[in-house]
Amino acid sequence: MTWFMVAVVVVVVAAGLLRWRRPAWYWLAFGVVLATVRVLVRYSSVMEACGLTVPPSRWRLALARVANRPVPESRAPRILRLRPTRTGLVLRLKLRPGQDAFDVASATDRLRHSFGMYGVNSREVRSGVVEVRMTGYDVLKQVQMPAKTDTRPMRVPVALREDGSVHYRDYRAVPHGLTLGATESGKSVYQRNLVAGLAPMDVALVGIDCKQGVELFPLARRFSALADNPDTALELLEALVSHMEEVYQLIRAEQRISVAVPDAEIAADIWDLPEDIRPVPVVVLVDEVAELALFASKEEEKRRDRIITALVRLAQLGRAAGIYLEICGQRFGSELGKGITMLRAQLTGRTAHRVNDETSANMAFGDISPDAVLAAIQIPAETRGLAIAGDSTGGWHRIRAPHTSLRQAVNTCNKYADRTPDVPALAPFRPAVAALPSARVPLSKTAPATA
Ligand SMILES: Nc1ncnc2c1ncn2[C@@H]1O[C@H](COP(=O)(O)OP(=O)(O)OP(=O)(O)O)[C@@H](O)[C@H]1O
Repeated sequence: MTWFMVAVVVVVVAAGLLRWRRPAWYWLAFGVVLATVRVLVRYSSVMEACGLTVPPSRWRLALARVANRPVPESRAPRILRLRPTRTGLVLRLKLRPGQDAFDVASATDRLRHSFGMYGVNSREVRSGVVEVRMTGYDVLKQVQMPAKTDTRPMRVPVALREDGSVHYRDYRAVPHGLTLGATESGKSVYQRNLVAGLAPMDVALVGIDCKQGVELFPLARRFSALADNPDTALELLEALVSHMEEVYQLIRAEQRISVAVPDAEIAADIWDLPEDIRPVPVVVLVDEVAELALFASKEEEKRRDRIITALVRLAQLGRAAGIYLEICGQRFGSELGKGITMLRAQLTGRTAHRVNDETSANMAFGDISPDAVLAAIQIPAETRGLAIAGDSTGGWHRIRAPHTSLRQAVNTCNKYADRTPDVPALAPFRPAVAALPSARVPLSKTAPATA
């Protein structure tokens, strides 16, 4: 294997020497091959130096003694698979008896220095098998999403992780999400990527933008309902609750449970319903949620309580009815009043951009992972868009969404405007937009200024 790789390098170098002016992908491929060879050549010695070897077993020692051979060497984890990627390398290792995934995880920084890589991350694949991802450069400095991603219904490739893999927002696995971050930290760009990713899918988008609609209203053509103030937001949320109840009635009617129905055929959520009657899933995007929870008078307090109650009901019961919440804000804690922590507990997918204090980071990760809190505080102010994404299992990743301008997101929404479904319950909130010009809108800055 090693000699084959050396031969490949020799051929690549020779080709490079004959003609230095090569496209960028050539030098990228060259770097990856070089890194692969470096890792393979140094593998055993680095693993030993990093304390990732185990001494020879008793029977190997006995065998060597009987055969009068030298004492066998300590053994490193066996390489099951080596896969060069666009950003570096992925190794799959079979651990030796006595080793565990934590041994590898705690040695990642030593491995990074020893192999001369930019970053090394590890994760357990299954019992006894660990995947080690190595990146040759800072992939989050200038985010470039791979051309091919594993897109499935309700699963959006929204950002890149620091280990070079794609970060997906999978609504069916993690129905509701909370995105926090200080001002100018990159929340809107992240949300724009989500909308652009959802636009080509069969999904109804509902937006509540309390920044007077500046973020979501330009994307109106792909939205089935929009609200730009707390009063409309309340009506819209209550309409969504009624829609949810109707969907539950539909699921109930379709269950038709009798003793003869096998378990698998009993519908428990919209995805179990036949496609022809399945209601369209709804993603509700709320920008600057604190605006919905603040009040200055008795009247506003009543409105606030009704809004939070509707949000809590949607978060508790929405998943089976195909209603998913995506809540965005600068802070989201108990200081916003009653019901907020109850709502937060239902928002499993957590993403924190740069925050200014530990309390804000705690609002995202305090109840999930203390390490993630620390990582969120350490995000540098100059790297906008960098975020920590965690889930309820305690796992977290450093991610960054590609920089999508509002113009690009508007063009994507206009392109898929015909996919905007009509949800009867939300019809009164459908934004009124002028008809799209028949000519195709070019994906460039020269597109007309009207969204
Ligand atoms: N992923 C990214 N890559 C590069 N630049 C980014 C990224 N995300 C955000 N930025 C830059 O940071 C600036 C602020 O981003 P954004 O408007 O998303 O912040 P925000 O958190 O929504 O701020 P506010 O709460 O004040 O609206 C943007 O103008 C953009 O240039």
